[in-house]
Amino acid sequence: MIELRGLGYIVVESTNTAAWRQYGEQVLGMMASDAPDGGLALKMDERVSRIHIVNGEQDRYLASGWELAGEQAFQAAQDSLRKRGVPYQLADSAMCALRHVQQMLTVTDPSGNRHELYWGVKSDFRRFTSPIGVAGFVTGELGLGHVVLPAPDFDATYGFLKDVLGFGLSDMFRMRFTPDPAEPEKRIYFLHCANGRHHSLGIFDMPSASGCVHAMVEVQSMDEVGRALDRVRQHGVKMSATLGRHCNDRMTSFYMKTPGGFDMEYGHGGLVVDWEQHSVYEATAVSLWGHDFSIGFQ
Ligand SMILES: Cc1ccc(O)c(O)c1CC[C@@H]1C(=O)CC[C@]2(C)C(=O)CC[C@@H]12
Ligand SMILES: [Fe+2]
Repeated sequence: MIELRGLGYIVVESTNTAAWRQYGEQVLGMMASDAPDGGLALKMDERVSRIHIVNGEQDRYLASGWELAGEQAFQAAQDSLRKRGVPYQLADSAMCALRHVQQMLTVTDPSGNRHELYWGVKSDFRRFTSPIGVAGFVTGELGLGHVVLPAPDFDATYGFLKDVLGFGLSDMFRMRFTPDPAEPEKRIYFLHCANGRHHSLGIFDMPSASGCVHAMVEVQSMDEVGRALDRVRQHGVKMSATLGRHCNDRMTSFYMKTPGGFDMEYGHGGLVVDWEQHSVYEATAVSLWGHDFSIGFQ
């Protein structure tokens, strides 16, 4: 059995790291620094990098980095994958150095999303000092936030994430994009790791050219969300949804475009769930208020 502790990092491929540096610092409020491979590190907390930007031919999401407790858990994860006949690739020391971890392995889910499992992250414990004065992000044992990934092969992907990687189902959502009852419903399942964040991963049964629907980061106050909205306007960043509050994780957030071709959700006030007390439910609404996604199509 695999127990993932949380979303430790994400990896993004970029044709233009300068655009990511500008966006990361001036819009997100993170600390940017050069990575040894010529890429870019975006720092959100005491760790060296939570968002690894690597140089490449495309602008897209590359991988999600899932944290394991330690070396034993990493060994157990390998045993579990081997027993189930799930192919995985052990990262070499150069790759581990780039990810700032002791050991890492890669698996691909049935929809083609790449997941990296690792242990022993390196941290410089350098204080987070945002270049534009963002007080801080909510990370720690809750992980860096969440990602929603495309899962056109939905059932097989959910099965893989639940049975092989050990994610737990938090809740479910189904939607139609048009009022036409003949249109098949689209599902989003929200999945959690062994931490209190309501979801570290969501899967949406649609393909996505960028490899990711959105990533979410959480700031420590509502004013920081408001200030981010000010910066979005100031820098002319395109928004994908207005400010709103989600029913399921109670996050107050907005959505905007990134240079990676996927969206970023920027929020505050997410629930911390006690999974012993939680019962899975199906939500029939996205938000308590706000979150008008139609602005993303205008
Ligand atoms: C429904 C929901 C709950 C909690 C979240 O953190 C969250 O991101 C969502 C919305 C997910 C979803 C999306 O990301 C892509 C655009 C979607 C499909 C919509 O058009 C409505 C719900 C949106
Ligand atoms: Fe989200």
